[in-house]
Amino acid sequence: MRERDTRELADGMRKAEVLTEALPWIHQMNGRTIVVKYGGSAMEDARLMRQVVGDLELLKLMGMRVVLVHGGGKAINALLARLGVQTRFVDGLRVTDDATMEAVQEVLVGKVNQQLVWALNEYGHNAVGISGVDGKTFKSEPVSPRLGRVGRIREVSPDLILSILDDGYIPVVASVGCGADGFYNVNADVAAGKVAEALHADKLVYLTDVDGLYRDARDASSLVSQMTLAEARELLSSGSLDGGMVPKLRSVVEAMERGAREVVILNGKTPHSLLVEMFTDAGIGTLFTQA
Ligand SMILES: Nc1ncnc2c1ncn2[C@@H]1O[C@H](COP(=O)(O)OP(=O)(O)O)[C@@H](O)[C@H]1O
Ligand SMILES: CC(=O)N[C@@H](CCC(=O)OP(=O)(O)O)C(=O)O
Repeated sequence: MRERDTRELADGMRKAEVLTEALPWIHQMNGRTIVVKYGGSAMEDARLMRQVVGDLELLKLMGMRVVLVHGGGKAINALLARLGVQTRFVDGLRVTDDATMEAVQEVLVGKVNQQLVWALNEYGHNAVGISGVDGKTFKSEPVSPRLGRVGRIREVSPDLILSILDDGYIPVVASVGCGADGFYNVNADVAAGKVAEALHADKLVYLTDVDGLYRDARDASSLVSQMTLAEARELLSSGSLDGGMVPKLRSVVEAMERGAREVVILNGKTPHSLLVEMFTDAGIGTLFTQA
């Protein structure tokens, strides 16, 4: 016997309304490719991480081809501190000697990647974890001798990611690359931009721990809701940015220069920011546009 009560019925009606309202957006999403870069800064809280993963799962179930590229800078810092290894950054990039490279691999490939895959699988969807080493996805080379094993991606081979997508899985990609002489530490923002370019993604989203790009990093009221490529270039060359926003904005600019249509920086700590971005015209965070 199916027991009915008015509260449950009202709840059902509300869900039906929400789903019906979302229909136009769901239509647009079907078959589109979204690359989401999930930064270590927004991954600290396990409950929030599950929410982000749940949002990705929903987008997937709505027909999107979802690719997750992740960082884990904070977790790398924590391991290096435990090991007593000093670490320093130049323009937001971690100077990487051999010992640091080992720690980067241990954290990104061995830990964070598997945590994300596990969390996605808990939601019922099958995710496949890879790094840029698998299938030679990120063919890399050194950025500069003074940065050690920091790599730039010479070429993305998208075949492995594409075949994972075609098989109905969510690829979860750790930002480690490989070259003729071994492994490279690739900044995850840079990796996400390159993956989006190689896949001709419809949308590239950076989930971080701030609401978007601030004109003044110390002033939360200076959040920029929309910025053109020309303005982003100008801000980048002004030298007024610091920390992790430098590689982030640099990869936004590069992705836009190579034809990316929609690039957004969102707060991964704001509950369901990804869904709010996808299901509203005004969006949330900072949207970068060609003009
Ligand atoms: N103009 C700016 N707007 C927003 N964030 C900025 C800006 N300049 C520097 N930042 C810093 O960039 C950080 C985000 O980059 P990062 O720590 O590398 O995050 P993620 O792990 O998500 O890549 C913010 O927490 C903030 O401290
Ligand atoms: C070269 C370089 O800086 N690599 C990064 C890779 C991880 C990363 O990018 O993590 P987030 O996205 O959390 O910052 C690092 O070593 O921290």
